[in-house]
Amino acid sequence: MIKVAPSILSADYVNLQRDIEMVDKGGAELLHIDIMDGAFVPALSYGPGWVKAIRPITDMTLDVHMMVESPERYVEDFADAGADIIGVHTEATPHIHRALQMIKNKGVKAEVVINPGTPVAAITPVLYMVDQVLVMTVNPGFGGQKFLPETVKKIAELNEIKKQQNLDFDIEIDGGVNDSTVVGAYQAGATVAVAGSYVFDNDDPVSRIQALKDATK
Ligand SMILES: O=C(CO)[C@H](O)[C@H](O)COP(=O)(O)O
Ligand SMILES: [Fe+2]
Repeated sequence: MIKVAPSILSADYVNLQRDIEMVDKGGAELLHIDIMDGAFVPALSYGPGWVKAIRPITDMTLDVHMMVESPERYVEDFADAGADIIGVHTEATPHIHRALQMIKNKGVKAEVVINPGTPVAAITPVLYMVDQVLVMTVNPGFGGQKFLPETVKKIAELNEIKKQQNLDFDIEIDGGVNDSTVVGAYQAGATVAVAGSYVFDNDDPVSRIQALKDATK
């Protein structure tokens, strides 16, 4: 059964605490927080202050996805704010190893992220040091996009490397995830599913969390 990480990008910001408590009680293991800098991706979202505000209201794992140029400028701020996992894109820095080291040095779980156009080979040198790999299943920047099926073979490739090298990391998918797209990704080795619009653009977000779990029993 896959672990579910609702993305607050699609939550109701005016009633954010209500939405967070609802998905927490509804069985989600992680809460996905998308940080967008207006440079690596066009949109702007929020910063460490949001993570700090959310930290006391939930015990869910706070899964921070940094869509930020040169993320090493800010990883310590997100760690101090209470993030449990910090994800950095390999496309966003020439210093991915340093950025991951900085996260680990703060005692936070480190995640490397790859865009749909980036091969798994680009991150094999750092796989030994990560707790989670995020395979983007859409191009980053917006919620509500369509799942790109060609990304599934990268999940399988990553899962093969994980087994062969006896590594221990979660494989997360993000973008266009619903109860049908999650199935192939789960069979290929994904262990964590981010879902924004599928969960929150619905009258009953809890039933959507359950549907992702039922689809991957
Ligand atoms: O990183 C992201 C977009 O870049 C997101 O996590 C986004 O919220 C996913 O949304 P959806 O489930 O609606 O596709
Ligand atoms: Fe995300």
